[in-house]
Amino acid sequence: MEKEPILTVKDLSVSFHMYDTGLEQYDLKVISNLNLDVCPGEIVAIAGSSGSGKSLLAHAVMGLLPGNAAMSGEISYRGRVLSQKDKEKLRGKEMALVPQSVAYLDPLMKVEAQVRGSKPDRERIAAQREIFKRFHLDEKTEKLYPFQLSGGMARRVLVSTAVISGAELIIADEPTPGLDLEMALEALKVFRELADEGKAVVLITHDIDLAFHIADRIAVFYAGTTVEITEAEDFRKGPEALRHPYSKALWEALPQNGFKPIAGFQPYAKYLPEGCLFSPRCPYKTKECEQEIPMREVRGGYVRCIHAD
Ligand SMILES: Nc1ncnc2c1ncn2[C@@H]1O[C@H](COP(=O)(O)OP(=O)(O)OP(=O)(O)O)[C@@H](O)[C@H]1O
Ligand code: NI
Repeated sequence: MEKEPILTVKDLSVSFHMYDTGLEQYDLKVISNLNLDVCPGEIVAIAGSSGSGKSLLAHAVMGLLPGNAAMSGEISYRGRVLSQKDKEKLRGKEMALVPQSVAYLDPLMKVEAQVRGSKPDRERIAAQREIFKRFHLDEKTEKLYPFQLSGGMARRVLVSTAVISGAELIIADEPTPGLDLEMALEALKVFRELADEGKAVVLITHDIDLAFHIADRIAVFYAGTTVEITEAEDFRKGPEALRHPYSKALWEALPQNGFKPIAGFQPYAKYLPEGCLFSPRCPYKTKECEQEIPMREVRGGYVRCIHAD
């Protein structure tokens, strides 16, 4: 039997209403036609360079987009389309975010109150102490305020908060920067265990190497959309198993594969090319690439490229 996804994102677009110099206004489309689902028991890693829309997707799911953002498309939790109110209700309970910035910690609240939430029971306190031990945070940490934490400690506190929330869907937005290797690996181990317990984990990272060692599937983002969604296995195998020229280029750019950089830049949202967003950098570009390119199935994965086979 097919598992029902915990999270389903359908045709998501996000744009910002912007003011130019003078009175000119325009809409900046930063996420376009994005589809993604995450099932119980799996880690889906989202990989893509800076500005590709990874954090905005997380914020759209959690109902945390800023006021000048407009969203279209559907975000469903266990098959039910969520309204902004639903997201606020589920956030921190059914679905939890490990935010990208440690600035999300409330500066006026002691660590214990942030991590445990209001009115914690004994079980939750025990779970918090257990996870702190795993993250080498000693007992005194509970009584500290965020400004008394180092960057790495604050990061471990944020990961702990999501872990003990009991949420069924966890989105971790770059959870490892500032952690030493041992703690980074511990954090990833914790996410793996959550998935193995039947939760759905989205792991956002620009580190493709890290992504394919821990994840079950990988969604590659480029300029605000998915260009490939594939089993992590394909990234371990290499470029022949991958489908999109950008995924192949990411693989080639890994240090262990010779660090071959790819020429050009990801386009800025205000100046997106027609059709395929990768086409200005693509060696296979043809006239047909100027049309809108849908995701399609190729060799068991999904790719947004008409030339992939
Ligand atoms: N409040 C905002 N107003 C206007 N544009 C925004 C706003 N927030 C984000 N953007 C733009 O949306 C795009 C996607 O941003 P996002 O933060 O999702 O990228 P990201 O993939 O998470 O990058 P990083 O790896 O650097 O965290 C970027 O081009 C960014 O400049
Ligand atoms: Ni981000």
